[in-house]
This record gives sequence, structure tokens and C-alpha cells, in this order.
Amino acid sequence: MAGAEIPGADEYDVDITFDETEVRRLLDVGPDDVEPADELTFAKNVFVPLTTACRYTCTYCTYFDPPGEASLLSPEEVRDIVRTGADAGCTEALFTFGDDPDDRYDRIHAQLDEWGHDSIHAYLREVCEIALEEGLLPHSNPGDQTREQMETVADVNASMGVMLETTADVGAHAGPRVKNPGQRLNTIRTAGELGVPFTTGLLVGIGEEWRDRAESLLAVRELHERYGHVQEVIVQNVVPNERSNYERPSVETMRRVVAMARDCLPDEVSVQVPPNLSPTRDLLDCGVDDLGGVSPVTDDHINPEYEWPALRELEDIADEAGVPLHERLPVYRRYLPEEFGGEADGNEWVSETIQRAMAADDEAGERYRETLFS
Ligand SMILES: O=c1nc2n(C[C@H](O)[C@H](O)[C@H](O)CO)c3cc(O)ccc3cc-2c(=O)[nH]1
Ligand SMILES: C[C@H]1O[C@@H](n2cnc3c(N)ncnc32)[C@H](O)[C@@H]1O
Ligand code: MET
Ligand code: SF4
Repeated sequence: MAGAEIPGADEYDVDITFDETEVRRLLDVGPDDVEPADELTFAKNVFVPLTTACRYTCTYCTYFDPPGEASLLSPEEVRDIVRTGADAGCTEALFTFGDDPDDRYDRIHAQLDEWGHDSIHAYLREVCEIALEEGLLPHSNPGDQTREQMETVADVNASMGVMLETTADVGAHAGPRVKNPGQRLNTIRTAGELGVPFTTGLLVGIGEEWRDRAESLLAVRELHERYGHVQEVIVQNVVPNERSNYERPSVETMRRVVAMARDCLPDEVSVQVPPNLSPTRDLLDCGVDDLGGVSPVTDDHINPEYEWPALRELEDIADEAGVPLHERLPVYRRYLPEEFGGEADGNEWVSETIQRAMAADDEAGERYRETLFS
């Protein structure tokens, strides 16, 4: 099947084709076909919901606010949040927020202007610098990005991400302002071209079919094979919230998608499930090896009704699975140069700025290295 059948693939010149035999093979994979992981990892983060303005209106999302109400955190507010995180021993500042918020929200534009920025990415750069100053490594997921936008912030992030969600044309993304699979894949490809260690994932239960899940995984694999930049793939089930009543996918469905992800992706790519949303204990034998970012201090602002488990509970989960639990940084070790225990050459993946923070002779540097080598 040709890539032209992925909605938006032509428009964004995304040249991905699926091998029908491989799609069928993957559709046959189940939990019995994969090995459980031999360790579980997680990262300690603070969630910084920079703005609730968003150009899209995904029907499963409770996060975005309409134009008249949306807010933007000030530099001082960001500093407070990241400082609390650093004090609580976190290593990651997770900047996840509305997609291109300055696109149609005049008040966001005006506020950015007042703070001396002509775009959300210029402002994102400033707040990433604040996070670094306060002792956290930024991981930004601002949704879809152009090459120019990503270039604005790449060197002040340890890694970046965007959920592919799905390659399918689903009702959840219907209407005049929608996520477009071609554009999502283009964002993931751009990260590869720019050498940015990247997180992506599938959102399961938004109207996609089994075949779409297989194709979504194969599309991510294809881009990773080209660039080697995909560090982890999140397999996330949709959850109901006050705005939408999506039905949670069954445990059986999640077990099969996680197994498909594990089978499809090369070993070095982690398969992550978010422990506050997923039936985590029931997925561990299907190849999960990462529990993502958990925060000891902030809510999951995207799904605020779903509390993060405490560290103690992650330990219980790992114990039950009979594997060790290790804390990790927001960038996976293999993207770091040898002095940090990795395999990269110089700053091919991780910028000077980030490496300087990691090597620094200060409290934050010590926290990063302790996490790396513990
Ligand atoms: O707990 C969550 N963490 C999410 N994260 C964060 C993730 O758990 C950690 O920040 C990474 O594991 C850091 O490596 C995302 C990161 C991305 O780059 C893209 C999407 C997400 C989505 C979520 C999410 O929905 N829930
Ligand atoms: C940051 C990520 O959060 C996910 N996201 C948004 N809304 C929901 C929901 N109701 N349930 C689960 N995940 C959701 C999307 O996959 C987005 O990309
Ligand atoms: C708040 S959702 C996460 C970031 C972005 N809006 C996206 O959906 O990709
Ligand atoms: S999921 Fe992200 S892109 Fe979609 S409406 Fe919510 S904030 Fe916007």
C-alpha cells in the first residue's frame, strides 16, 4: 500500500509505504510472541503546561481552552514550577501544551509580544533556558512543528516529542482544525533530520482499526530506521474525561497493541505505558520497559483526573514483574557521548548546552550524573 493513503502524506511529502506482508504479520502478533523486559525505567519530571491555547480541537482532549479563556504561564510562574521540581529531585521539565497557540489566539499573541517574543517557540526557548538554570533538563512536546520552529529550541532540549496518535483518518480529528497524520509524521521526520532524540506514541481507542495500529507502528519504525532518533514509543489508552466519554480500550486490546509495538520496534526503542492511565500491571509481560515521566510534584495536566502513582507504587509494580526499576534521564543513554556512558560522537544528538548542564560541577549536574550512573 502506498504512503499516499495516509491522510496528509502527499501534502507533507511523507514517503512512507507499507509492506503488506509485514502489516499482516504484525496483525498476528500477540502477548505470547514477545519477551517481557528485564528492567523497567522511569523519569522524574515536572509538568509545565505553558499554555492552554491550541489551534486544534481534538475531541478526546480536556486540556485546551477556547480563545477567550486560554492562559499562558509567565516566566516567573515557570521558574516557580521548575524550581519546585528541582527541589523534589526531578531531572526533567516536561513542556507540553497547545499546538501553535499563537495561531488564532490574539490574546496569546499580545501577551507574547509584551514579553518580547514574536512566537511561542521564541518563548519556549526562554523557558527552556529557565529550566536549565534551575536545574532541570527540558523535554518539549509542543505538538506539530515546522523545521524552523524545531530549530529554534532543539539545542535547549535534552529530547523532544510528539505523539503520532494514529496514521488513520479518525472522527476525533474531524472539523476545520485538525491533527493531520502526514503533518505528525513530518514533525517526527524533521526531528530525525535535525538529530533530536525523540519520543512519540500511539493513542489507542480514538476510532482507529487494528490495521491502523499496525501501520502507525510501522510508520514510526520506518522513520527510526532512517534516522535512529526514536528513543521511546508510548502506547497510551484514551481515557474518558469531563469533556468526552471515550470508552477505554479493554485490557486485551492494550496487551495486544503493546505486544505489537514490542515486536515491531527494534530492541533499542523503549515501549512506554503511562502508569496513571493504563492497566500497567497487566501489560508488563507484553514488552513494556518504561513507565515514562512521573511527577512527584505536579498533576498530569492533560488528564488531571488521573493521579500519578507514587514512586513506592512503581517499585511495587517492578517487584511484581520481578525486574529492577531504574530512574533515567529524559534523554536515553545511547544518545550521550562516552563520558556519560553513551555511544554518541561529540554533540551529534545532544547539544553543547545540554552537555554542559550535565557535566556541571553543581547540584543539578550531580543529580543528572547520579541518575545516569545509579
Ligand atoms: O504521562 C504522560 N507523559 C507524556 N509524555 C512525557 C513522557 O512520559 C516523558 O516525558 C518521557 O518519557 C521523557 O523521556 C509525553 C512526551 C512526549 O514527548 C510526547 C507525548 C507525551 C505524552 C505524555 C502523556 O500523555 N502522559
Ligand atoms: C500529550 C498527549 O496526551 C494525549 N491525550 C490527550 N487527551 C487524552 C485522553 N483523553 N486520554 C488519553 N490521552 C490523551 C494525546 O496523545 C496527546 O498527544
Ligand atoms: C496537550 S496535548 C500535547 C501537545 C500537543 N498539543 C499535541 O497534542 O501534540
Ligand atoms: S490533544 Fe493537544 S492538539 Fe489536541 S486539542 Fe488537546 S492540546 Fe490541542
